[in-house]
Amino acid sequence: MSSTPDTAQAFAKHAASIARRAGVVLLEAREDAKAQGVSGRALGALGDARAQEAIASWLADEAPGDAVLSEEAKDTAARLDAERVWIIDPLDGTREYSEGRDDWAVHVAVWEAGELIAGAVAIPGEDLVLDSASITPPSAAAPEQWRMAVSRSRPPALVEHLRDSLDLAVVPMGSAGVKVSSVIRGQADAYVHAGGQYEWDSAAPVAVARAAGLHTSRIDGTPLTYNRRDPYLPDLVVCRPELASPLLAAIAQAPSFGDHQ
Ligand SMILES: Nc1ncnc2c1ncn2[C@@H]1O[C@H](COP(=O)(O)O)[C@@H](OP(=O)(O)O)[C@H]1O
Ligand SMILES: [Mg+2]
Repeated sequence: MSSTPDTAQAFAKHAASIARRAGVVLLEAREDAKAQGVSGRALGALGDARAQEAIASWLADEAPGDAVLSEEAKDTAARLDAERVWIIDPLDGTREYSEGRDDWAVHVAVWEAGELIAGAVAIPGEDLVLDSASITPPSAAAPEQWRMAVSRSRPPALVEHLRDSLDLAVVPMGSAGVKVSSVIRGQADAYVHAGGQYEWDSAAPVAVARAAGLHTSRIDGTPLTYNRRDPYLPDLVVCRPELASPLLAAIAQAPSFGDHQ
């Protein structure tokens, strides 16, 4: 890694600032939309567009020369040769945002020379921003019955198998960033996803989770890597480190495990 701890810290703070500002834009957009009677998919599209526009203009001013990979912008090959890439999900949990819920997030990650070096996740509905420079591990020990955060709208086929084989409590919620944050915050002990996702869904949350000392990997235990030509990154596990071995072993026994590749 070419970046020093000091520069990684500075990028984490910059990522947090952008995520926080985008959260304000999104909360305002939702208020404007409410006043104008805009709801449902149109509200989600408005949020995606407003947050993307704001983040793109801030990055153009504040990080000129860096490449960007964003869910809401056209991808170009320029990022593949770039030294540094900002990996952005302007609104993760668009569905939940449009439903007036709080489980949605803004993801801002910084990738440099092969590695995620910094990341920030804003959860504006809770007035919360987590970043890789100031995060600490979950404080309390895991309860006897582990809690697994899963997608509330698209839970993977693995979930039933894991619930039964490990006697887990399943906690459905929206947004990959919110689910990873729930593990960091000690509200859940693991987050498992399979069946589809992209680099922007996990890059920033994974950067923060790693800084908090959590286990992060693909569901087959291999490393999550970023800024690949194809940003499709369909599955992941984020969990307390002591859960990683039993959880990965149980995932490998799931009838649907072979489907993930
Ligand atoms: N099977 C799938 N294929 C593609 N993307 C998926 C997916 N399941 C979840 N995602 C994406 O992962 C994010 C979190 O989803 P969920 O809340 O269901 O866990 C969402 O991002 P966006 O809201 O940015 O589109 C969602 O689109
Ligand atoms: Mg997303």
